Amino acid sequence: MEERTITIITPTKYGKDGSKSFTFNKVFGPAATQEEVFSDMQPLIRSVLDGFNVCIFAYGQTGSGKTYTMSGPNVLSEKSVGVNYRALNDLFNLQAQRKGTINYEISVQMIEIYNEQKGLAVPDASIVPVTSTSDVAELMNQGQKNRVVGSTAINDRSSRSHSCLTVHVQGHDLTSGTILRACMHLVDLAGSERVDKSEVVGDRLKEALYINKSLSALGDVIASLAQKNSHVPYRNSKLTQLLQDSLGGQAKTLMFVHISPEPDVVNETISTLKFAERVASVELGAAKANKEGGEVRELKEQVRTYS
Ligand SMILES: Nc1ncnc2c1ncn2[C@@H]1O[C@H](COP(=O)(O)OP(=O)(O)OP(=O)(O)O)[C@@H](O)[C@H]1O
Repeated sequence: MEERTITIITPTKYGKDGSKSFTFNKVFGPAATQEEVFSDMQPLIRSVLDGFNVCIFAYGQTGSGKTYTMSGPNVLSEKSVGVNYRALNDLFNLQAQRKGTINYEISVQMIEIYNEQKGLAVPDASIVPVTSTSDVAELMNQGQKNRVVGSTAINDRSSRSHSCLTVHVQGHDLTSGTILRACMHLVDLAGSERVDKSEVVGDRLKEALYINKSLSALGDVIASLAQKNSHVPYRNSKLTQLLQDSLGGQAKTLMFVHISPEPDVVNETISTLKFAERVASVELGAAKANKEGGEVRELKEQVRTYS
């Protein structure tokens, strides 16, 4: 049977027997391999090529394994590479398989949000066309190096910023003339730990406030989608603005929630799982593919020409 429940044993107040259980779509143990984690989400990745917008997050406190899951500890080791690399590899394989029927163009963009400022992790190249995993590895390395440069100036910056790899796909169906466009955001969020404001000052406090603000904004967007509100507050943070097209009724969303086994951080772990439970309860409605038939496209082009 698939593991879907995780139980946290606490010495104090949560539940009568000092334990609290949370249920999700799937729970991975410490021994889960990168391959197992990826194979579970593979269908979601593939649906990008069918025109669905997709958003994948890694959420959790600093040091809980977000970067390990998304990028992997070593992009040069095939066994240990993370979701980002595997996802693109999969897209390239499908692109090759469908070559005779659909012509796909794939490009990527790396964005970092630090203190509510959005920057391009790869300078001078907002959206870069890619045709192979080695192109992607090179870009990721470049992006990673730029983040490291930042971390010498501001200690431990990587865990204080949201890092987003966006994959843009455009497909041209050679038989029907249909064009589809979709994007996938792969997001390594900033550490979610609540920082006690009395303990930090200066840059650290500023960072903590910005992170709290953007993660609460993310929670608020998800809550208002869940309540099917007519107004969804996407504009309350750079993060939700960036992800707007992939968070909502027409997109597919998956969140990885990372927790640490350390007893010292059990309160943080429970708050992480509570956030995750709130997110998991959201029914975002049926996703819709972004396809345009040849006729509609021609009409739109005419409108564009005349306007
Ligand atoms: N599943 C795992 N197997 C082996 N090592 C792991 C695993 N997950 C994380 N680690 C190791 O634990 C350490 C912290 O992980 P990682 O850097 O991914 O955390 P993080 O949540 O991204 O932290 P931050 O928010 O500070 O960036 C790293 O040394 C990483 O290699």
